[in-house]
Amino acid sequence: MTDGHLTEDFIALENVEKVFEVHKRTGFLKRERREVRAVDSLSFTVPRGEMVGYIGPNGAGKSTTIKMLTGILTPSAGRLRVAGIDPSRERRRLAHRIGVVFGQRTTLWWDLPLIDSYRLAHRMYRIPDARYRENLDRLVELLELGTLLDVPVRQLSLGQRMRGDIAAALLHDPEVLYLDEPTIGLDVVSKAKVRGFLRELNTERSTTVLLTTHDLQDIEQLCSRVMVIDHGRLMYDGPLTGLHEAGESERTLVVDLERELPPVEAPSARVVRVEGPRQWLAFPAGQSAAPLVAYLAAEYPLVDLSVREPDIEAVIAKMYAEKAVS
Ligand SMILES: Nc1ncnc2c1ncn2[C@@H]1O[C@H](COP(=O)(O)OP(=O)(O)OP(=O)(O)O)[C@@H](O)[C@H]1O
Repeated sequence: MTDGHLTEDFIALENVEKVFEVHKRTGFLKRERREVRAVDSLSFTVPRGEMVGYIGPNGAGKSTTIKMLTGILTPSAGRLRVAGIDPSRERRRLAHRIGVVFGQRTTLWWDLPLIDSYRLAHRMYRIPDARYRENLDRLVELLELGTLLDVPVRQLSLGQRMRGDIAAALLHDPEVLYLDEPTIGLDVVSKAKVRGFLRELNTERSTTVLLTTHDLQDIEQLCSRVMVIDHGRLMYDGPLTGLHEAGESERTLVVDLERELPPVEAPSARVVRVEGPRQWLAFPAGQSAAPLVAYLAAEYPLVDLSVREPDIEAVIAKMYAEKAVS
């Protein structure tokens, strides 16, 4: 059975909608029925092997999309295919080809040693023994899990648990991985480990990755393409640089000076806040911080500095403001 052009791409959505019916109490015995359109005429395709960022403000419809892609939810309208499969009709068949990681929830068995969750996955997915051992060895090495396998999951740090969850999602060699906030709450070192691993997974095994995150650096470091969804609709689909341009987003350079000074002056940056010897300078997100840092270091008594990325909400808010003006 073919689905025309829908089978050409690994993930394909065509005018997908999801409407939830919610009941609100409006009086003692009165309830009002209301419809929430969580996903609205959503169409996009993702070719095999691409790593795509899927971002949007809270309540935009990201989780609903992922739930439809895994078959947990059935679309109210439209057509949706993953690897040529209709997820809600053939959820179990699809489960063998996809992996899912939810940053805020674990699929691991809380009270059992980490390895026990992997043994369960081995049986659940009916992974052939040799392949299971090979994949386990590789994932344990790449995700540095060797010393953690016998530790009960509840004793793992957040970063360790996340690496454990990612390994669990990949033991059966899925062709596509859905990641929902995989770096949330992680420290800088753990974030770097997770990102490094994902990059490798995508380049070496051509795993297709759909990444939901509030951390723009996840996108910047991993995805060549980003899709922005809001109110269930696709607002932007393209490279991250284009998103910055569309929203004219800015990064912030925080500088600590030796002493209190009037607002510093630097090309293509403006001071947006001063607090004692600390000053905040906004500069275009698409521009490298290096020349600005070099200029300030030459002209001012610098003690310390750091760069802050714009958050996704701010970028999207600016994008709307631009659209409203144009
Ligand atoms: N089971 C449900 N019943 C009713 N409404 C729902 C249900 N699931 C989601 N919604 C609503 O659908 C909309 C989209 O929710 P969704 O969880 O997909 O957003 P999200 O982009 O994942 O948000 P977040 O970043 O906060 O996780 C929201 O208005 C939400 O309240």
